[in-house]
Amino acid sequence: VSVAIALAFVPLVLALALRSRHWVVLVARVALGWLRDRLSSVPREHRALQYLLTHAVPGDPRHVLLTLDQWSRRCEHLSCVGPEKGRVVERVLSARSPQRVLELGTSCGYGAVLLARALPPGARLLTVERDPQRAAMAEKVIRLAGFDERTVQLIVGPSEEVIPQLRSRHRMDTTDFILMEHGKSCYERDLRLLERHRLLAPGATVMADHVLVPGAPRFLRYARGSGRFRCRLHRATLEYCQGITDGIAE
Ligand SMILES: C[S@@+](CC[C@H](N)C(=O)[O-])C[C@H]1O[C@@H](n2cnc3c(N)ncnc32)[C@H](O)[C@@H]1O
Repeated sequence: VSVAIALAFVPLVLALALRSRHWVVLVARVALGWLRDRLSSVPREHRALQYLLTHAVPGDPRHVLLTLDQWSRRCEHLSCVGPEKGRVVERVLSARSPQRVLELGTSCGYGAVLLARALPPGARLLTVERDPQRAAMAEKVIRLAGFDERTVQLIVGPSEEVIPQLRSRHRMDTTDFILMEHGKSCYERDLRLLERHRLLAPGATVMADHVLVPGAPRFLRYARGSGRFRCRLHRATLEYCQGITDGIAE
């Protein structure tokens, strides 16, 4: 009788495994990257950079992004805006044509290159990363893609310290386009901080990635409930993971 009961569960277990296979693959890829970080003396960002230096065409931002996509699909998972959500960001940014753009969370520089590529002439991007090792890699990626300091400036420090200094230390009086891609728990705090310091230009666009996976419910509640923002959620595949739907908020 117990064998019969156990066998009755087999289809259920198989169905569950099949349904969650994309998650299993994602968790395995992230765990593998984490393990490599622990076992190797070369951090993940540098492994990605080495791949870029041997495969990407310098001065060609499109090719730099394609090479990072390739590295992430073939080698290790990269948490970034990625190609599908990236197209949404590019579309919104091109429609707004902003002059002062802010990115929170640079990591390896994927988002910075993507934003810089879509900037109108004369526009400036400030990108903020708190981890000095990642920032050093991102700096190389951004310069490899062909953007100089006047177009893309990287600031090393936590967003909660950098935001209050944007006006006085970084010559950014207000910003018209923000991409949030740092700690999901920081989104709401940093949006409030930008408002408190009057750094949002009238009609500014704020985009926040990963609002569904891993999710930023407090941020969404605040943005939707404050009455000061018009909110839209763009659903798109999580970077490099067919079968998992994420969202980017506008
Ligand atoms: C998902 S990654 C960003 C991906 C990046 N935008 C891209 O497209 O390649 C998140 C990054 O945010 C950084 N970060 C997290 N909290 C931060 C904070 N409070 N201030 C600045 N950077 C932060 C992390 O160190 C990490 O590198």
